[in-house]
Amino acid sequence: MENACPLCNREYTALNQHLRVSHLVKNIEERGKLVLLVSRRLNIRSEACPVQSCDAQKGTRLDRHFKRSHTELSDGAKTQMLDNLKRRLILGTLGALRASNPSVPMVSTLDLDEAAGLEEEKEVEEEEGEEGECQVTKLKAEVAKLKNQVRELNDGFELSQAYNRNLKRAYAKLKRSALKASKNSVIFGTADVLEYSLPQTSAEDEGSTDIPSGTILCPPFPDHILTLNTLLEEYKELQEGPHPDAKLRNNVQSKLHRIRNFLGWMSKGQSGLAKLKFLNDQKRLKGWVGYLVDCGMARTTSLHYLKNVRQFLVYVKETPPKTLCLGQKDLVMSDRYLKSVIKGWNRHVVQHQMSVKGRKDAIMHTVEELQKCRRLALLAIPKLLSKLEHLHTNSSLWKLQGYVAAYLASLYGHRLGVFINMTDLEVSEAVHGDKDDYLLKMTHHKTNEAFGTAKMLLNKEEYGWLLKLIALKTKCASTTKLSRFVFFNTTSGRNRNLTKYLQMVWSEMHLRGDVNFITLRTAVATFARDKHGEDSVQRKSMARLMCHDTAMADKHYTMDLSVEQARNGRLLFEQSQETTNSRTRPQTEVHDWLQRTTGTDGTTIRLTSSKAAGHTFTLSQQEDELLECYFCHVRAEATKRLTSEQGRFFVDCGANPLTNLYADLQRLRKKYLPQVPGAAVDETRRPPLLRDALHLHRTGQPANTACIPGQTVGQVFGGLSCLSAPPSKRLCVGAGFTAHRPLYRKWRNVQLLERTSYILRCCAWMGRSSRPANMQSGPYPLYFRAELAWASCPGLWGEKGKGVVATCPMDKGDVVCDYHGTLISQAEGRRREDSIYRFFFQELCIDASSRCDCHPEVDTYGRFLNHSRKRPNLKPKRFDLTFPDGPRPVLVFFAMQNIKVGEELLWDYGVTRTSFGGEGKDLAWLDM
Ligand SMILES: C[S@@+](CC[C@H](N)C(=O)[O-])C[C@H]1O[C@@H](n2cnc3c(N)ncnc32)[C@H](O)[C@@H]1O
Repeated sequence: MENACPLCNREYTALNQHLRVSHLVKNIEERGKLVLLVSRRLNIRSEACPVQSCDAQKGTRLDRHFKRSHTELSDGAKTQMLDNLKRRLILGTLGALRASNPSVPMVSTLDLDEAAGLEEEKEVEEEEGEEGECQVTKLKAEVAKLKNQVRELNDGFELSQAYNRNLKRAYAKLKRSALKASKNSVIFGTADVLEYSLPQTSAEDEGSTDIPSGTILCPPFPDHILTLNTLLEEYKELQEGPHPDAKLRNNVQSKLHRIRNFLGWMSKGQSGLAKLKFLNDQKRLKGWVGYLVDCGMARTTSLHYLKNVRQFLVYVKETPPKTLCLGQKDLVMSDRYLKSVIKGWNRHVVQHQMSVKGRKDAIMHTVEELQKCRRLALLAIPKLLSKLEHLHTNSSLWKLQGYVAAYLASLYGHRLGVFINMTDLEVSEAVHGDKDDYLLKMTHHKTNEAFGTAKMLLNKEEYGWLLKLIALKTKCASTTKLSRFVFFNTTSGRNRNLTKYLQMVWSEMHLRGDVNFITLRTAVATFARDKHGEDSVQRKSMARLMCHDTAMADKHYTMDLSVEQARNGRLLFEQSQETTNSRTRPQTEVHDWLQRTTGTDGTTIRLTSSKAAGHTFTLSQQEDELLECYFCHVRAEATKRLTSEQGRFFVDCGANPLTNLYADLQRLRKKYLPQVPGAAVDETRRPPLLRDALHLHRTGQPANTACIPGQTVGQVFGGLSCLSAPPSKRLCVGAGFTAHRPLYRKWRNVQLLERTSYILRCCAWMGRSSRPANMQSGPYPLYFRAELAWASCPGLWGEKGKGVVATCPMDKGDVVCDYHGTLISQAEGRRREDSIYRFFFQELCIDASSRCDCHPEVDTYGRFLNHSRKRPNLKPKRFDLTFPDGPRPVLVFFAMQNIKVGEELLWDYGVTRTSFGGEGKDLAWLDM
């Protein structure tokens, strides 16, 4: 046996490792010499000739001498003699090593045995002379027999060692779960744990259910089979590739562990293991699968076992070892069986994952919690920083780090690694933006291979925290060497306990639930997906910042939906079954436009009208500019002359809503915007009117040819619908409409609407040009006279709540609207419940707490006007008007100055903080 171990005589490829692990040969020199004993790679050129009668001198080239001089010897005899010489020399060095009394004790005794053998031989030779030769042969046979026995005993010993190892592992695992159970106050007798013994693994009771949950105890892997060892070694190399990192090595290690378990199970009690025939034992294979179920292992884990084993079998099939005695067909059978089991188990795993997600969702942080976390951290961090500047305590330092990490993680959802590996250098190398913000790029984190650096954009204050934190290091360090990490500990390293400090401040803020960086990350990623949609550009750009693999997250979790997602889904179903009746199409409202959010990747509009609530769509920067231009110039002009509008964003010149926004938007995109995102726009492709509108929008100056005021949306954008003159067939087709007739019908409808609108306009009050006195002549009760939109977006005005913005330009002196409500006496007003919507004037009061009886379907604007003492642009004035049911006082708001589209309308409530004996002394906004 070429590679046979000199101690146990078994074959091994990794002999060195075998000597260390199985024979516990710890002395490196000893191991080296034992390996040499097998390889025989020893230089003997300068040794004396081993042939007894030869008188060749030491120092001559022994190899040449042997070849040339000893022609009386056969080649075999020569090799044998040289081998013996090498062996003797190596054993001699082993003896010398022993004599040097090495600090790591030696295990082998080959040199001693050899010496004893020689001694005996000598004695025998001396005592028995020539007759003794036959006796020596007998003894040799005896020695060989004994060696065989030793080998068998060794086998047994190794098997029980492997059993022992498995037992130890199982015992430790049980002990851990017992400890966990006792922590959870579940009564769990230790006897139950300790009395557990190895399961019987005979063929009959494979699949025994006595095994404790989650424990896998397979018969040991047949360590002594060279083929199996080599096979696994090669498989390992293949899996690890040329440059494995620690994580990959670990993964491969786990895979091999599972495969070894499997091979142990399959090979137990079988013979001819090197031929791998046991892999074809279908009964055993089924027993093993059953065993995975019965040992109570988690489905996901057992799926790993199945997949790893299947992959290994494929490997064996494709690159069979020389000794393999199995046909391809046999391996295909096993593979098919495993494939079908995996398929079935996948179903369980998906269900399991969904239930895990359900549980996670139930305890997931809410948006409000994340907001509260940042609000409170914002207050706590400056306090802690100034405290630490004066007096250093570790507890304040940890708290500070906890708050900073909580603040940043609740915003960006970065992993723990991003924070604890963030270095001073990375902070100092942050890119300074022109808005006084800083872009930080962190290199060392878990997914840097796939995503590159993890990024955070911080404002000046947040960036200042990090700088101050770094500056604190000199005060806090207990060693002279300073840590290079921003979240440092006191011994020049990184703060590995950051999660603990995050949890500490979390509970200090009285926030709900268990927190760690992953729970925050999950929450942030989920909100991003829910708010912007699964495939949205916004979500993708957020994921890039936080280095989040959305594909992986979706792969696991898209199967389950939140109520919100299901609602959106339902909407799609409903929409897909709608008729083409334009009334049922989603509408874009003016306040949707006002509340659009703009990010680096474009503008998102979220529709709020009941038909389309929650529906979002994204515009490019160019589209945003076009529509803003439309909003400020085209729409504003078109609606200025009208008495009311429905808050629709897209209207024609008669303020009649255009309802086919989606289709029109698509056509616009196709026709006037570059197909390749980011490419330059060919201005010449745009219709002249649109060019003029854009010119006006960009420069504030009308183009020479500009005739924007009074143009319809259709005319400006070229070939859209609802023109006030029937479009030509060429224009229709050019704009992407295939049929001419429907548009013509549409045009006729518009004419009808125009007529109605004209009649109403003539009878009613004409907003801008009217005088308040004209109001009384109109057949319609007064409610609002300017084109306004209110927005309920808290982000728009912060604490103010709702407010009103101008959606058409107004001139100084224009009537804007009235304060519409129920007129009551001042005394009655005071008696009524407290409400912020009461307007007291002289002896009267208008109560606008709820919608009025005359217009129950609309929110009139007067009551939503906010206060400004320093920069009001409206002023209320009382008029006594005569209505059909008699005279009545009315409060009318006038524009105090020219007002642009998009400006908030404000009036001075006439109250300061000191009014009414200082009742409003805490309301800072009263003086603003
Ligand atoms: C007539 S309401 C105005 C509409 C109100 N913002 C809403 O959402 O219903 C008056 C109330 O609005 C709030 N408010 C008005 N002007 C404000 C301002 N400049 N800053 C903060 N809050 C304001 C105050 O709470 C006030 O009592």
